[in-house]
Amino acid sequence: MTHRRGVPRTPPTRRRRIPARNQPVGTVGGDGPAELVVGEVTVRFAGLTALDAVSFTVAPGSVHALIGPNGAGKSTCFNVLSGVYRATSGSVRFGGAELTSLRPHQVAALGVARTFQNIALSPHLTVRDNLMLGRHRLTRAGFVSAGLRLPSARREAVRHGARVAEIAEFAGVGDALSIPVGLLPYGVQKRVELARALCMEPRLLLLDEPVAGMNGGERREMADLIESVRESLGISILLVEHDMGMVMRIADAVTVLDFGRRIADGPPEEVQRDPEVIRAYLGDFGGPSGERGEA
Ligand SMILES: Nc1ncnc2c1ncn2[C@@H]1O[C@H](COP(=O)(O)OP(=O)(O)OP(=O)(O)O)[C@@H](O)[C@H]1O
Repeated sequence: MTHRRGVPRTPPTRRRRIPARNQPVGTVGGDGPAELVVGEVTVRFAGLTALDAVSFTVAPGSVHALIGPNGAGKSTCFNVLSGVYRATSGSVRFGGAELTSLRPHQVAALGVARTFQNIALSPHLTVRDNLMLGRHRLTRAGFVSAGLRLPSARREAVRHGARVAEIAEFAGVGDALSIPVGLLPYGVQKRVELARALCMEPRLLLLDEPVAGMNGGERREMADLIESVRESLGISILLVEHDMGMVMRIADAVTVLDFGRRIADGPPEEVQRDPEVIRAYLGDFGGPSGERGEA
């Protein structure tokens, strides 16, 4: 198998396939992946400019990495995109909608799903129940009909359960559906978290440090899974990641922030040679060359 940029690649151990969407079970936010356009976004916190007129575009169906040294503004940017922070100025457009004035649940309703640096699953619930929570937004039956166990609510629950099993299989956690999440190894929990985001049937995934804290094998598995999400489902992915090996391997485009400013934007092979990027990283870990990462 040859990578699209010509780098030889090890074939994945298991080919992942999943139907892109299951229309009768419910979808969010319209059809297919859409462009995310971040325009001149500025965020100020009491005298500190965390983001300074930052612009970049995530192309539909691409993997786009947002990188930068500590304190560069990456999390602030994610928080603006997901509606947690309100931008001081600027715009964020996704598939024709302006996101900057929306609350997190409204952004999610447009098809933007997010994972967190620290796992945000319920450890005592099984994988299945955690994934079913991801489908909550798509559930049409109200509390009353579900509580009364009306046939329509039962049929809907069965359809959601089938889709959850399909997505769990795709994410490589199909064997763990009945296991409480807290009992699973860390790397598997991170894949469950990604599976839960997929259960929202998103058009855009925001992944916050998806391989942080993982060992080499777990990192490679997660990188394969992210590539499968793009290739099989065509979902756009924006990820913040410190593992430069992984970024250079899977990203189609990279935006680099430093002290809240965008200092580079483009294909990974160009960005990693950019003198300003190398300068920004020198104090951190000697440049985004990829040697440090393990993916
Ligand atoms: N809620 C807040 N209130 C005040 N300052 C904040 C807040 N959130 C972030 N900052 C500041 O904004 C700047 C950017 O922080 P941010 O967390 O976005 O950087 P980052 O690139 O995600 O860093 P890291 O890689 O360490 O997670 C930092 O100086 C940080 O201290």
